[in-house]
Amino acid sequence: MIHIKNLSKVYKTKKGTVSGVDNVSLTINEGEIFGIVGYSGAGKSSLIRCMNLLEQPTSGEIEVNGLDLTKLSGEKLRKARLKMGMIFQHFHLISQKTVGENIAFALKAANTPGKRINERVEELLEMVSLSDKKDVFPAQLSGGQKQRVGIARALANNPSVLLCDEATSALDPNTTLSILRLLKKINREFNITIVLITHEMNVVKEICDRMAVMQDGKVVEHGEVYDIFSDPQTELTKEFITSVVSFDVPKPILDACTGRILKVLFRGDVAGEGVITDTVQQFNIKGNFLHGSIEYIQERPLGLFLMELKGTDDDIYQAISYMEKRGARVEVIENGI
Ligand SMILES: Nc1ncnc2c1ncn2[C@@H]1O[C@H](COP(=O)(O)OP(=O)(O)OP(=O)(O)O)[C@@H](O)[C@H]1O
Repeated sequence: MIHIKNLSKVYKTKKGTVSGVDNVSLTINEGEIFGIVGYSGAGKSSLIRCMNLLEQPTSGEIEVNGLDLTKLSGEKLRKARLKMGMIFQHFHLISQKTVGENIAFALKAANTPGKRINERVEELLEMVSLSDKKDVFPAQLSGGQKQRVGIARALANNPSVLLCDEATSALDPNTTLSILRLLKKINREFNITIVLITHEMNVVKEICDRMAVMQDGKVVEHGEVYDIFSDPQTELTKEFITSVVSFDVPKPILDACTGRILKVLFRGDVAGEGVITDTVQQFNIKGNFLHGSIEYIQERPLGLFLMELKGTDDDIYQAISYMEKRGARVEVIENGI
């Protein structure tokens, strides 16, 4: 469990002070995958780097497994940090060392007995499916393979927390997916809490249980990923979601619609299309599907439809009420009533 309480990070620069993190309080539960999203400059890196004291917070507390890291120093802080692995966008591997030596480096830093080091390196390489790459140098690896080495190194000392700083941002979509699947497997198999920062909502949708959205150093929204996708509260979050779940209907088609255009959203197991068909049958209206998709977020379906309804204001109002009673969330996005 990670408790962040009133955390702030202010940078001092020649031109004055810059706020990186502004009074953030968050709880990250044990064993969950927690995503932090935000645009460039929102404060994501500052926050994640404060979590293991790579950056010294200006004020506030970071409690990890019951210990306030900001109050630790010396050997106690070093030990606590060994229990927090970290991976980076640009991998940060030592280019003059082989893959095996890169991983062994982390084990030596934790005073692992020499005999155990070899054994553990083999175990870790197997875990990340790189057993055949032990003796090659990082330059001979693809980006995805380098990140796998980064993950093996971060897990070397059995951390309880893995911090991921834009871990997939330098990778292509397929490699990103394979790294995300590996992270999820590690999370589920070893119950390691994962905190990841990203500017890609797809990453969050793929593996996170809960998430926070940051802007100007502050957390503007946080909660279950499914809830945030199905009912975003801030304009910024809506913007992020649009990058993953969007109604891409060409404008000329929308312009040609003469009826009301509705955005209809179904959460969970509600069979959206069935409800819409029933509605069209029961009320004196005509319905025309413009777009429809079912997104799976944390294996739960989220049905999204864009449709045109034609009929009298009263009939359309009644149809909307009926759909809402059947569990839909309806928004009239043009010609609103
Ligand atoms: N070492 C530093 N010195 C001065 N200002 C900094 C430093 N690091 C970050 N900042 C400032 O803090 C704010 C938050 O930056 P941060 O890198 O944490 O954001 P971010 O969301 O991670 O962005 P990005 O995705 O571009 O890395 C920005 O205004 C940035 O300029």
